[in-house]
Amino acid sequence: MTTQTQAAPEIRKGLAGVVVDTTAISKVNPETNSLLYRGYPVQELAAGCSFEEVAYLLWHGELPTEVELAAFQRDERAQRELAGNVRATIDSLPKSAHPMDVVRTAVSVIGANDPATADSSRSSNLAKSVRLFAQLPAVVAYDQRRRRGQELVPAREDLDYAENFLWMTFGEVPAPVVVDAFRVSLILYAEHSFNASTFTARVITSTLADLYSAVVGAIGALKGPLHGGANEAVMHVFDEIGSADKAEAWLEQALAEKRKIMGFGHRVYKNGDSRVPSMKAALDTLVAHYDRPDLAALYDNLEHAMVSRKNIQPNLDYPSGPAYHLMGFDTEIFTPLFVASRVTGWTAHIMEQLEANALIRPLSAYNGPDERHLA
Ligand SMILES: CC(=O)SCCNC(=O)CCNC(=O)[C@H](O)C(C)(C)COP(=O)(O)OP(=O)(O)OC[C@H]1O[C@@H](n2cnc3c(N)ncnc32)[C@H](O)[C@@H]1OP(=O)(O)O
Ligand SMILES: O=C([O-])CC(=O)C(=O)O
Repeated sequence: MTTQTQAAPEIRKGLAGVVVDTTAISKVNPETNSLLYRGYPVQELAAGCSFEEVAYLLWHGELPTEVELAAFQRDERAQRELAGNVRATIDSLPKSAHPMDVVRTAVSVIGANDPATADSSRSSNLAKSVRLFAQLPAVVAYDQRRRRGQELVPAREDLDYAENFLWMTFGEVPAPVVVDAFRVSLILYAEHSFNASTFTARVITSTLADLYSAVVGAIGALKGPLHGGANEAVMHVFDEIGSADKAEAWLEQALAEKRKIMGFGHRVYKNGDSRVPSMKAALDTLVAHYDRPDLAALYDNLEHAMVSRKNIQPNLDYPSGPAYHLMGFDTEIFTPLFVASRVTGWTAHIMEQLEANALIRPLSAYNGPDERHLA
């Protein structure tokens, strides 16, 4: 009798380094520290495109012609207002609820309102993607306003996406330098291959559940501080530190307590996040505009201390957090801003998943008790 020994299965915790599928939407290359959306370097898109053009590129694979862009903008601008029951649902939620819970709930209601929810054809999913893209600014802006005891500001069809988002949040269109920094952040946040929230959306889609369900799940995955929640967490860190001269001592103490430093490190990039230089440049323009060298000094000191102490570089959330703070957003609204941007990438991936679907269902290695029986 021969004994068969089976090799223990290789377990890759967190799916680190595992390639699970192909995608034509974006390419993250840590060796060259580059990020391409449909082949275009993200820095070029951030320098020269509107957020609407980038959304169109992610969904369609090509930048829009003038005629295509005009049609898309008409469609998007006509859908910016919230349905009565979406607004009423937001009103019914306590202000103690995190804004990410509000966005997640609002997307559920938008989905429940849609008679075509179950239609997963590409044309229907594209229409749903544009609807979510158009309405998320209203959800996020209204949530910040109601928390401040302010009235809803109606959308303006004469403004582009970034201008209108700021208009609905603050009741005014800020200086062009602020609008531009906001536009850049939206473009940089839009897409990043198989990150945790996008993968969540693809897992949900792989069961043939509808697009709204996949987006709701993705919002849940983005909320965590190891992923999108880090932009909010960075601002809490800045508040905790207080001033630039305290950054180094604060870091020593935090590392001694084995804390993860929010806004630093990345699963894929180990030598720096490709998007940080563009976002840092946008932050610098805001620092100059609002005359806040104190904030810039705190930023620089913490980064310098973290790099010299651990050689761990900042990720996109590090410059985005203080940038959103300077723009006037409340700290807990930062991750919903990420949702409004990333919904473009999520929905592009949902459509791509459906084009060549396979149920996503990995295996596990059981390490519980051996078989046993009652009594
Ligand atoms: C837009 C985005 O979602 S970008 C990511 C946003 N998230 C954050 O900023 C949260 C803080 N960062 C982190 O927690 C991590 O860097 C992650 C989750 C992003 C990536 O984690 P992983 O790829 O799993 O890296 P991993 O945890 O293996 O880190 C390797 C080592 O660096 C350390 N490390 C990594 N990031 C950090 C950090 N931010 N603070 C302190 N130590 C860190 C780990 O503790 C680990 O040390 P060890 O080998 O002594 O145990
Ligand atoms: O790619 C990741 O793991 C996280 C990230 O930077 C993103 O989603 O933008």
